[in-house]
Amino acid sequence: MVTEVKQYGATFKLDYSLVYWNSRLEHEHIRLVSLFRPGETICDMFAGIGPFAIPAAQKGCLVYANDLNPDSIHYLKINAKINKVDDYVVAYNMDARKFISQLMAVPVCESNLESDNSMVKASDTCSVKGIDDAKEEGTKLDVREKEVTGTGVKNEVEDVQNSSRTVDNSVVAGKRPPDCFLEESGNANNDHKKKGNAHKRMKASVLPKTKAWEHVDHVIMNLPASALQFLDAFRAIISRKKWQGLLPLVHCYCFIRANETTESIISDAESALNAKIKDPVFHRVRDVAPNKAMFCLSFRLPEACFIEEITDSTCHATGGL
Ligand SMILES: C[S@@+](CC[C@H](N)C(=O)[O-])C[C@H]1O[C@@H](n2cnc3c(N)ncnc32)[C@H](O)[C@@H]1O
Repeated sequence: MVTEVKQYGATFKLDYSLVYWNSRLEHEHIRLVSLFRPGETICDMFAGIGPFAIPAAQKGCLVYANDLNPDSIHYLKINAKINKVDDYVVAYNMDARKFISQLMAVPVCESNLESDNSMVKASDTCSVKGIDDAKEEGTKLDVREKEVTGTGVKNEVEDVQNSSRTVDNSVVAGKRPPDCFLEESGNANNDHKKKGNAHKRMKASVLPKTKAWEHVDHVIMNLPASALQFLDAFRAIISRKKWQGLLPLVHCYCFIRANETTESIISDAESALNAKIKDPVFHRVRDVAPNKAMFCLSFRLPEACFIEEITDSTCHATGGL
C-alpha cells in the first residue's frame, strides 16, 4: 500500500508492506538531525526510506545512506527527489558492515583517480561493488520483526532474520561508477553549477570537500535489535594518516531490557569495537514494552579504531565505494 506521510516539513512516500516506517520515531529523527550542522558529512548505515537522511540533506549535509532492503532504497531515492535533495543523498544498497568498510577505508586506487566529474546521487545511481557481492552471496532479506509494545505486538521493527526475499539488483540499475569511484563533494559543486539552480548552488557551496575516508561527522545506526553487533565494522578501517579532524560521533540505537544496564551495553559496544569508549551518552527514545526501552547511545569513535600505517603504500583493497 503506497502512501505519503509528512514529518517536520519533509514528505515521505512509502509502501508499508515493503519498508520500515514508525511514526513514533518522529521526535527522535528530528532530535538527532538537530545535532547536525550544514556542510557536515553523515553516514546512515540503516537508512530505511530516509527519515534521518532527508532532513539532514535538507539542512545542507552530505548524506551517505545505505539499506539492505532494495525497496527502502527505491523509496529513499524517490523521497530524495520529492524533497529536492537528491544531490545531497548518496544511496547504497548493501549490508551495513560491508558498506561502512568500503566507504571509510582508503581505496587502493585513490591515486589513480583523476577526473570523474559525476557524483553518485540518489537520483541516478544507488550502489557499487558491494551489491554484486551481496548477489553472489545470495543475501536474503527480511523486513519484519515483532516488536512488543505497551499495547500489544506489532509487526513494525525491521530486521534481517528469517528472510524469504532475495536482494533485487534491479534497484541499482543505471549509471554504475567505476569500482574505485569516490564520492567527492567538489564534484557535486560542478554538478550544481551545470544545473544553474541558485538554491542548490548556495547549498552545494557548504558541502564538505573531504572524502568519506578523510572525514565523516556522524554515523547513524538505527537497527536497535542488533546495531551494537555491527560496531566491529569500525575496527581497523580508518586511516590515521588520511583522516582529517575528529573521528565521527556514532549514534547507535539499542534496546535495554530489565536484565541489562547501560554499563552492560557499553561493555558490549567496547567488545565489538575492541576499544574503550569515552564519555558515552544515552538518550532514552521510548519504551517499547514494560521491561524494554529503546535508547540512542552516542559516543565519539575511539582513536584505537585507527589503523596505524607504516608506509605510504598501505591502503585497503576493499576500499572505495
Ligand atoms: C529500524 S529500521 C530504521 C530505518 C530508518 N533509519 C528509520 O529511522 O526509520 C532498520 C533498517 O535497517 C535495514 N537493515 C536491516 N539489516 C540491515 C543490514 N544488515 N544492512 C543494512 N541495512 C539493514 C532494514 O531494511 C531497515 O530499513
